[in-house]
Amino acid sequence: MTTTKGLEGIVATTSAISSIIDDTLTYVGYNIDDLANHASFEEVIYLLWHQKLPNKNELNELKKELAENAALPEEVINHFKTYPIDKVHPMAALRTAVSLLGLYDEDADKMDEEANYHKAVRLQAKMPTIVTAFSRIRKGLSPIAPRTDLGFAANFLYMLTGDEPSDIAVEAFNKALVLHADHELNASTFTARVCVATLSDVYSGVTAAIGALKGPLHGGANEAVMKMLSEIGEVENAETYIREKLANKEKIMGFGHRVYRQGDPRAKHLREMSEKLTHITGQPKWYEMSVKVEEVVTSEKPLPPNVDFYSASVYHSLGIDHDLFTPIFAVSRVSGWLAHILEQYSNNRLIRPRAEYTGPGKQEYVELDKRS
Ligand SMILES: CC(=O)SCCNC(=O)CCNC(=O)[C@H](O)C(C)(C)COP(=O)(O)OP(=O)(O)OC[C@H]1O[C@@H](n2cnc3c(N)ncnc32)[C@H](O)[C@@H]1OP(=O)(O)O
Ligand SMILES: O=C([O-])CC(=O)C(=O)O
Repeated sequence: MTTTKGLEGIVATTSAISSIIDDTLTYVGYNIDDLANHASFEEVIYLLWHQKLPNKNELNELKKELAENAALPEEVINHFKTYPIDKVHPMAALRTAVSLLGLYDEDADKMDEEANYHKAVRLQAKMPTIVTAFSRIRKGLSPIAPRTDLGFAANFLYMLTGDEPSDIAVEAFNKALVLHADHELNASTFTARVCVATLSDVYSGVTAAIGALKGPLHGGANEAVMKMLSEIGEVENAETYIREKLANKEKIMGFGHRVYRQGDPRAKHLREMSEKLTHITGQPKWYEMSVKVEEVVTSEKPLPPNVDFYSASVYHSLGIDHDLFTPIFAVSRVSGWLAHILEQYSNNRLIRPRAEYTGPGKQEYVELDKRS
């Protein structure tokens, strides 16, 4: 048996959803640059779920379904109120809420294609409502009901604050959602596929995926980037801070990638947005500090920034609490998880690799009272 630590380079499935070839990312063949510059997040959801871009009617139908399904059962809202709220990370609350939602979906265990598609719509629609409701409840505020006249990106920002967001805020947030929607067989998507390949249900698959996204080597890196930038504090501190970390062999969050070698094609869009937004808010230091960190890291190691690096200063500039950054990643990535879950069901086989055993050889069992 040969083992490949971390399954690096192992091709574990076929998929028609997204591809990374020669550092180029496509969703169903559409280059991520074109989608980031032109598409709404709702178009991308449709693309990932149907493997084609929607026409106007199809898009309107999806938007209507998402709007109609956005409200949460009262039980989920009430559940939040029972948490030790100041100690609960919003990613843990999201993971629990998605699992809880499964209890209130009569079709949770129905496995036909139509039922699974409708569950996908319901979950996608409710993710922003969960994240924004939790964020408000922990501040002692009432959740804000979604508006049917706002798009997905605008609605998220509206439900968070109660104010209608500016055009630039909606543009930035929509772009971030488009860029985070899917990414081939990343750790959380693989987790979702492994889970549902046992023919477990959609809610279990998404709950498992949220757990995998939460870690700082994956989606959790965006919050960790903001923590690092806050610790650095001022642009002039960046160089010493980063050199010290590298000298101590510590990882710099938001850099490096398992698949990309020359760089993550999503990062440049977020870098541009970060520059624009930090100037609008009058806080260019977050962008300038990020650029300085990138300069120092890349002068030392061949480690370009990944999607998590500039998204931190983008979300910070939108006034979003830092511990909501990873839940926002999940609000977008659930579209990809759901696409992969539906694809896995459509051509399923249990996913069960092997482990190379490295423990002790044959041992004789010793009775409990004879053991030293
Ligand atoms: C949406 C996403 O999930 S994007 C990734 C988000 N995660 C992060 O930004 C966390 C920081 N980055 C990392 O930890 C890694 O680059 C990962 C997890 C993304 C990829 O990891 P792997 O492919 O397993 O690479 P691995 O961790 O083995 O690193 C290879 C080498 O590069 C170094 N390295 C990799 N990333 C970094 C980093 N961010 N900072 C410093 N050194 C790094 C490692 O220390 C290791 O060095 P060594 O060979 O001298 O021991
Ligand atoms: O693909 C990966 O390993 C991580 C990543 O960038 C993502 O999930 O967006």
